[in-house]
Amino acid sequence: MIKARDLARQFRTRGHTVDAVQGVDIDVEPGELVGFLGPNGAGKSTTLRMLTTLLRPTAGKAVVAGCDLLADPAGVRERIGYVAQGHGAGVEQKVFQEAESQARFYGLSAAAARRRTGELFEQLALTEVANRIASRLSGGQQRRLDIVMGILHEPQLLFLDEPSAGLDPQSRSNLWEHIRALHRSGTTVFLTTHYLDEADALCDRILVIDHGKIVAEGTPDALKSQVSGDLVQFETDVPAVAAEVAAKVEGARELQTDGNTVRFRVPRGDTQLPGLLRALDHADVSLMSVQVHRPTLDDVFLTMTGRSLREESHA
Ligand SMILES: Nc1ncnc2c1ncn2[C@@H]1O[C@H](COP(=O)(O)OP(=O)(O)OP(=O)(O)O)[C@@H](O)[C@H]1O
Repeated sequence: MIKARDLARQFRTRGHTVDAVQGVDIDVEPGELVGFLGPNGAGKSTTLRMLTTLLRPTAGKAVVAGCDLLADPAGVRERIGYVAQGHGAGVEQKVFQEAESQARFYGLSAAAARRRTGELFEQLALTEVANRIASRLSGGQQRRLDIVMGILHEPQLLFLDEPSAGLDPQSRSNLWEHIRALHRSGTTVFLTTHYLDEADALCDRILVIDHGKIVAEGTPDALKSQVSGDLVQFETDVPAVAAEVAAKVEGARELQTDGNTVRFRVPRGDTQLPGLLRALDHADVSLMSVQVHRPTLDDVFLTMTGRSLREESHA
């Protein structure tokens, strides 16, 4: 659905050059939900604007929804939906009418525009607010309206730029449900985000971009397992004996004892825990508590770039 090679964009401002995107390769298969994750200024929007024909690449090429980005931008535009950051509409029009006119703009007949708008308002839970003007909608409702606007013409591929920026937690998880439903119905989705939990919760696959380059790629689980293994932590009255047992676990490393707490990393905590518990039992070690922590995508970002994404995204 997307095949981009060496896509790059420079900006020239006041005598100097900014390499916003420095030659990225992107492959997205039909039906995937792919997240494009990176801190502010990493190059996410610039890449998205190139893939949606809004910005001409300085170098590289891409085929998007079956059409060549440079040779057939109109073909790309017909086949994709694009929801930009924030809500663009400043019109004092009822939202249903606004969406209906947008559908007419995409070339639907009056009857088809009304039917399609009605269906999507139902699907994205906007029917109750159909007669309001956009500025009277809540943040979550506005984002859902933005999505309606982006999919009225039933695109095969939907681009979402920071879909949940600025929403409260409840509206975010509600929006995620709608994005999942679109994905289940067969739409390929490519979204940018600087929220790790969003990428983790929604995406089949994640591309991590930093300083205009892709620094990591994979399923959320694969990325996490590349990092440093799972952290196992338990509390016991006999930490010294327990630490000796832990040291014998296959692949155990970074073993630490802190008071009654023993901590170490193993490649796969979930499958290695039963054997560890049997070995502790055999050594007469009883435990007060056991915890296994999988690494987070923040750990991935930290390992890849040496910086925390979470800190940067709130800077
Ligand atoms: N029109 C422009 N002129 C000059 N520099 C630009 C322009 N647009 C973007 N840039 C620069 O290119 C780099 C990448 O910006 P981009 O907006 O793609 O990042 P982003 O990852 O989408 O960030 P955000 O999460 O803040 O939206 C930044 O350094 C930005 O300042």
